[in-house]
Parts: sequence; C-alpha cells; structure tokens
Amino acid sequence: MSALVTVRDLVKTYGEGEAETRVLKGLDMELAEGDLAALLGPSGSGKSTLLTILGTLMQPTSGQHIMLGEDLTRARDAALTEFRNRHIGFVFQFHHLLPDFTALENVIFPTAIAEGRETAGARRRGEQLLDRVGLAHRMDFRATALSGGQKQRVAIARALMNQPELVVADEPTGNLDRESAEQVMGLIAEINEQEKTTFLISTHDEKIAAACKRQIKVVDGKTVSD
Ligand SMILES: Nc1ncnc2c1ncn2[C@@H]1O[C@H](COP(=O)(O)OP(=O)(O)OP(=O)(O)O)[C@@H](O)[C@H]1O
Repeated sequence: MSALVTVRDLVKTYGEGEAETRVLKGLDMELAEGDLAALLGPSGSGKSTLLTILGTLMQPTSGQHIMLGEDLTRARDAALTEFRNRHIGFVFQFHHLLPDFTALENVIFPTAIAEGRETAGARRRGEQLLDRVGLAHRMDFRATALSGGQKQRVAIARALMNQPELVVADEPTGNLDRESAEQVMGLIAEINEQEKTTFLISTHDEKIAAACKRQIKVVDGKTVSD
C-alpha cells in the first residue's frame, strides 16, 4: 500500500518566550491508504494537535506534511481550504450538529455551502450516507431529537459527504456510552473495510483502540510505537 500521509520531523510549539510549550518534538508518522489507526497517548501528549495539523486546520512550526503527494507544509490558506474540502473529513468528540436542522440537512449543508448551492446529487448522496449509517428512518428528524450515538453517526455521514481519502476523528466515542461507542466504532470499521477510507482516531478507550488495525502511540511529542 502506498503512503497517503507522511509527516517528518514535525514540530509544533504554542506560545512564545517563557510561555512557549513544545508539544510535537520531531514526530515521524506515515499513514497508508486504507489504514484504520488508533492514535494513543497520555492526556496532553499532542494527539489533538497532530490531528489538527493532519486536517490542515493548523500549520506545524516546522517539519514536513505530505498528503496525496502534495507538500502541504507551505501551502497557502486558500489552497489548504480547497484541499481540505476535497480530501479530508472530520469527526469530533462533540458532534457539532446544527440543532435546529434535520439529520439530512446537517449532512449536506457543509457541501452546499462549499459549492454555493444545494444540488440534487448532494441530496441523494446525503440520503445514501444516512442509510449507510443506519439512519434512513431518522433523516428528517431534527438533530436535537437524536440520541448521542445517532448524532455521532450523522457526524460520520457528514464527514464522508465529499468522499474524503482521510477522516481524522478526535475522540469520536469519548462522549458515548459503551454500547453506542462500540456501534460507532463498528460503523467506522465497516466503512474502512468497504470503502477503503483511511481513518486516524484518537482515543483513550482501549477497546476502541483494539478494534483498529494499527495503534500509533504518541509519547513526549514523538511516535514511540506502532
Ligand atoms: N492553542 C493552544 N495554545 C497553547 N497551548 C496549547 C494549545 N492547544 C494545546 N495546547 C497544549 O498542548 C499540549 C497538547 O495538547 P493536545 O490537545 O494536542 O493533547 P492531547 O493529547 O490531544 O490531549 P487529550 O488526550 O487530553 O485530549 C497540552 O499541554 C495543551 O495544553
């Protein structure tokens, strides 16, 4: 399998002078196409920082970030935004759904906004995705009327809307009960298996990590085991 993402000697510091905190300290990592990888490490080790950089939402202080053969390290904001919209999906611990909109609207709005209009094709894809995550019967329910696990499944459908090669998920099951967490993880594994979407999932949950094909551990700002 070829490398989808490569980061080399990645450094990220926050703040300046005495307040400077060096979080990533020369981290190397590679994700292959089709990987299903858990990102582990103690609280504060830099997992969210790494996911934010891999999601192109923040630039590293130094080092190299390559995805799909493109060197993103020095790309301009507009180019990064376009790259992100086309190639990367996000799932967060808190689903960030728009409460007053339906499940379907939540799935298709980001694409509609990016494209400046809502197409019939986008609507169809949104419906297919909600069916895919087991929510065909909840499409027209408002987000507030869904359970935590259902909301997170809507968030997964939303992340897949643009057929991203990579989905970064920051503690996607952190706010769910055990049963919902396992259902959400099962769904992620199924999508990974069937559609070859690459997932990198930060988690403190050993069962979730064990359900992934790879476990990548960040300790002291570097990847230490895999
Ligand atoms: N915007 C910021 N400004 C300053 N420091 C920050 C900022 N974001 C994160 N940090 C610091 O960077 C370190 C790593 O944070 P990060 O959120 O990446 O860790 P994490 O491994 O995801 O932690 P957790 O498992 O608790 O979510 C922490 O010490 C945190 O306080």
